Amino acid sequence: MDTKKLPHSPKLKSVDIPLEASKSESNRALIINAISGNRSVIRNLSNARDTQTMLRLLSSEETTLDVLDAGTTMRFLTAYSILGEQPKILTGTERMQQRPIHILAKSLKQLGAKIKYLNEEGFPPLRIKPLEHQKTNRLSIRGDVSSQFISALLMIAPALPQGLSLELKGKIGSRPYIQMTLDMMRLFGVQSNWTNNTIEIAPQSYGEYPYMVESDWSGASYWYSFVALADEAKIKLLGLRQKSLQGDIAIVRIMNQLGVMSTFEDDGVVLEKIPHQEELEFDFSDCPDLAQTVAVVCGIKGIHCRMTGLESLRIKETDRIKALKKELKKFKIKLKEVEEGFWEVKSKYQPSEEIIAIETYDDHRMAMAFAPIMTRQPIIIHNPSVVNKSYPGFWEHVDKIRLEK
Ligand SMILES: O=C(O)C1=C[C@@H](OP(=O)(O)O)[C@@H](O)[C@H](O)C1
Ligand SMILES: C=C(OP(=O)(O)O)C(=O)O
Repeated sequence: MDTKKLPHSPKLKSVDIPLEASKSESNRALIINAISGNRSVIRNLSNARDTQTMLRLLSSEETTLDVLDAGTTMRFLTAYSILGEQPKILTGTERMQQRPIHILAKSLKQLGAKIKYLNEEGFPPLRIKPLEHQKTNRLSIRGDVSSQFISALLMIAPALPQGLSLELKGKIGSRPYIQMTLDMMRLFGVQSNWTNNTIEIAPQSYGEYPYMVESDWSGASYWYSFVALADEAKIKLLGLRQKSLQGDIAIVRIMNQLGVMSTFEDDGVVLEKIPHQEELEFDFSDCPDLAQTVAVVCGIKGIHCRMTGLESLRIKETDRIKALKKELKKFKIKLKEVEEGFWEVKSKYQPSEEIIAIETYDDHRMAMAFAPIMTRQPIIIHNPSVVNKSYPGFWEHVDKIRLEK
């Protein structure tokens, strides 16, 4: 089996990390640009497999498009396909075929699109026919399953003959990703109005604007973990800005409590060690992709951690709650639901020289969230190439900071 051995490395080299660009920004920029007829130049596009897949499929003449395991690519292309001229079949990995799409497909059908499930009702693969006649411009959609459904509808809205008025019902998860969508639409010349629970977008055109993708704050979070857990570390992350469109910039605030200070400079942010707090309570509804990073750091440092807003973790690349529980247990760390929706990380972790092997469950974030434990003891990561989904250069960067004991 393919594995990555990470020897115990308590002290890290002081280096600059040229982070990967954000796949969330990249995939939005690609869809928006495709709708505009590719008029804009997008700089610093991500090398993430999810983005490279989006790029390839947007210019594909094939009927069947395989998104592999990319959630945004699946959801954004599903909505985009109703604007096309040819019917498309969208499919993906076995796991993608278990990730829901019903709420988005139902909304597109209400608009007048013809969509057929080819396998299981509510899940990919699906066949989508171009929209012939828009039946309504008022939709109401649940906000608690995936914000990607909402972002997908918003990005196609200005190209719909009657525009769109989208009411968000109930709790809204991953809200900053919806805001990122609207902010990027504005940067490409499209106006929207979000009042209370309704987002209104009139028919209009995306213009020609240059766009520079920022480095990925979700990918940055693993370097915060390295600094939080190492005995000695000072790392500079390149290409991050203090004013970001990405909600995962929340890692700055979280890690300030877990022992990492951030100093912003013109070309990035410098991470340095500071004392940490003994407890953390955090709601991950706005930034679900940071949950694994934080659970591992708290467990290894013995910080008592109370987590909420983890509901969406079960329908991501894997059931992340189940995967976290299993792998944390190997380090004598417990992740437990103490009341409905309230999770606690409790730890009896003691560093040792025992080599522990970590399963990654086809989830890039399992590999990257657990890698920083190498600062406390030797570990082995199974299927390390899983990181290619969002951060293909991750292991090269890990090798760059490693200083043998
Ligand atoms: O819109 C996006 O770019 C994303 C939204 C989030 O998904 P959900 O809205 O499904 O929580 C996040 O977990 C994912 O990594 C990227
Ligand atoms: C959940 C993620 O991605 P997606 O939903 O786009 O597959 C992720 O990158 O953590």
